[in-house]
Amino acid sequence: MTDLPGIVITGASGRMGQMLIKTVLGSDKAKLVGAIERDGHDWIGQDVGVVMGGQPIGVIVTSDAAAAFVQANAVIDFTAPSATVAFAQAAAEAGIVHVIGTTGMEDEHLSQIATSAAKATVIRAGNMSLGVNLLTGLTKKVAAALGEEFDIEVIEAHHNKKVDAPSGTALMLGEAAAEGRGVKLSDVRDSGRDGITGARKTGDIGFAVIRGGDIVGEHDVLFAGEGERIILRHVATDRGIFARGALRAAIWGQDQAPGEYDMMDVLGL
Ligand SMILES: NC(=O)C1=CN([C@@H]2O[C@H](COP(=O)(O)OP(=O)(O)OC[C@H]3O[C@@H](n4cnc5c(N)ncnc54)[C@H](OP(=O)(O)O)[C@@H]3O)[C@@H](O)[C@H]2O)C=CC1
Ligand SMILES: O=C(O)C1=N[C@H](C(=O)O)C[C@H](O)C1
Repeated sequence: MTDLPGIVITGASGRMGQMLIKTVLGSDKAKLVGAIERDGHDWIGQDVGVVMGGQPIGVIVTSDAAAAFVQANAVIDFTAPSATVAFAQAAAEAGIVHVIGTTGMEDEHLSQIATSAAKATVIRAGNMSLGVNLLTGLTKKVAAALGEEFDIEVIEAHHNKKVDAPSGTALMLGEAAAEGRGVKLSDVRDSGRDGITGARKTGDIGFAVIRGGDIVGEHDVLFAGEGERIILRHVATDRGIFARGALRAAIWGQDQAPGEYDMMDVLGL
C-alpha cells in the first residue's frame, strides 16, 4: 500500500483551520501530520483532536513550522498575508507543496510568494470551491460576449469577522471580467464609492461590499444594460467546499513541477 500524502494545517484554530483539519481527518486520500498555531497560542503543546473537542489523534499543535514541514508532503494555509509569506519560505525550504487560501495579499506579498514558487509547487486561489471557479470561467465568457454598454459590478457579502475587502473571490471575478474584456483590472477597478462620486465611468468594473452576521460568502457578478440585466451568482453555505477544494489541490500538487498554479489548473477548467 502506498503512503498517503501527509498534510500540515496552519492557523489550526481559525474558522478555516478547523474545517481543514476535519476534512483531512475525514479523507482516505491524505493524512494529518501537523497543526500550526502562532507562538503563545493556548492550543500549543496540546493534541489537536482534544482541543477541537474530540479524541486524541496524536498530532500536537506546534508553532515550529519548519520542523512540521520536513515531515509533510503539503501545507494548507488559510491565515494572513504576512504569515503566508513566511510559510511560503519554509515550504520552499522543505520542498513541500504550499496550498494558499489566504486573501488580502498586496503586490509585495505576491512577489515574495513568486520567489518561493521557484523552488516549490504553490497553488493559490481566492476561492477553492468548484462552484466559484466555474463562475469565474462563465464571468470571463459573458464579459467577452457583451460590450461596454453593459456595466459590470461585483457584489460580495461575508461574515462580520472578515478583515479584507473586496474579497479574494470578488477580485478573482473582477480579473476574469477584465480579461474577458481585454483590459487590466487595475485600469478599470472602482472600489469603495462614497459621497459625490460623479456618474459611473463607462468600462469601469465596480465592487460593492456587504459585511454582516455569519454569511459564509456570497458573490454576484452583475452585467447591467439598457432594459436588461444578467446576474451570475454563487452562494456558499458551508466552508467545507473551500476545504475540500484545498485538499484536492494539495493532492494534485504532488505530481506538479515547482511553480505557481491556481484552482482552474487543479480542476482542469
Ligand atoms: N481561498 C478560499 O477558498 C478561502 C479563503 N479564506 C481566507 O482564509 C483566511 C483565513 O480565514 P478564516 O479562517 O475565516 O480566519 P480566522 O481569523 O478564523 O483564522 C485565521 C487563522 O490564522 C492565524 N494567523 C493569523 N495571522 C497569523 C500569523 N501572523 N502567524 C500565524 N498564524 C496567524 C490565526 O491565529 P490567531 O487566532 O492567533 O490570530 C487563525 O488561527 C482569510 O484570508 C480568508 O479570506 C477563507 C475561506 C475560503
Ligand atoms: O474570509 C472568508 O470567509 C472568505 N474568504 C474568501 C474570499 O476572500 O473571497 C473566500 C470565501 O468567500 C470566504
